[in-house]
Amino acid sequence: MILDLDIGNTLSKWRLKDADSSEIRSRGAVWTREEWRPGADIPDLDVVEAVRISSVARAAVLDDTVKLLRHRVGAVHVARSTAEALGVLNGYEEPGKLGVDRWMGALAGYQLAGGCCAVDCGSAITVDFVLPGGIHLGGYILPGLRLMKESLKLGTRNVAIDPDSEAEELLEPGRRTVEAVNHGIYMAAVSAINRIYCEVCDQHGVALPMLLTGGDARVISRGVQVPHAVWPDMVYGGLEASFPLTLAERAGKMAGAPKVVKPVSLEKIHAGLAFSMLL
Ligand SMILES: Nc1ncnc2c1ncn2[C@@H]1O[C@H](COP(=O)(O)OP(=O)(O)O)[C@@H](O)[C@H]1O
Ligand SMILES: CC(C)(COP(=O)(O)O)[C@@H](O)C(=O)NCCC(=O)O
Ligand SMILES: [K+]
Repeated sequence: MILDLDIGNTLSKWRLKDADSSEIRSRGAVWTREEWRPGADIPDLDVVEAVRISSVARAAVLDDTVKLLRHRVGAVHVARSTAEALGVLNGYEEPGKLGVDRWMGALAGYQLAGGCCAVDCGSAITVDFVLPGGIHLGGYILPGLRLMKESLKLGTRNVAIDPDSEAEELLEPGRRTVEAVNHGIYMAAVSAINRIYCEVCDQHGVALPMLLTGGDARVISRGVQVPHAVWPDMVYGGLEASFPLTLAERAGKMAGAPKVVKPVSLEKIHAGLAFSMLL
């Protein structure tokens, strides 16, 4: 079995993949914390022959995780953001500073779709662009839905905001605080994604396919007008592409990859932007 780990700021996701059949056998998530508890947090390591890790948690969390795993598992592969990989040129001035989950998403997106816009809706929402030639332009980072909600709660005295109530695609003005907040942050997230996509595609003269991942991908997907596909396993896809272990992976296959959605025409993107500027 292969154990894939995607350690984010909020949740540490794991999945077990059969090295022979390439099937996903089980998956789970635990709150990201200081250390893993084998048994409770992660599956039985006796069946694991290799681990692949993408982590944006504090360095100490990764170090401890790797230490624990190296005792028990033969091969431990830790992903890093590099200046170049799999035909993609990292756009950051300091390539190592790009969040490795973003780098994994960019690599997976490029392998699947060629040039792409990769959106990761987790603790933060990140929007990254890779041009068809493999040039990663860099991206945008904004607070995720939960973070936006929680920051408002801190700043609003005596107002109960439920950070867990689900944002929906309800765009009318809220008539209760919770509703106004939920609709406000939802609008902030989806309009930023739509606008960023249109601006960058227009600027670079290319309509790119969009891919969405992360814990809030499904809810945000409902409000994103740009044609896109949801790919919950996009970060894992980057791990598969970076450290191919199975036959299917060596052939370039990534588990759970969606059908790439054809982008709208550049003319439409341009017209939409021109219209919004007129208002
Ligand atoms: N069952 C859940 N538990 C926690 N967060 C969830 C859950 N379902 C959706 N979410 C949302 O997903 C976000 C975490 O998504 P994820 O992509 O795992 O983030 P990260 O990679 O930053 O840890 C949370 O901020 C929350 O808004
Ligand atoms: C931007 C992020 C916090 C997103 O993390 P996530 O929401 O997936 O937990 C992470 O990719 C990160 O720590 N990046 C380093 C800074 C950067 O990418 O510029
Ligand atoms: K994210």
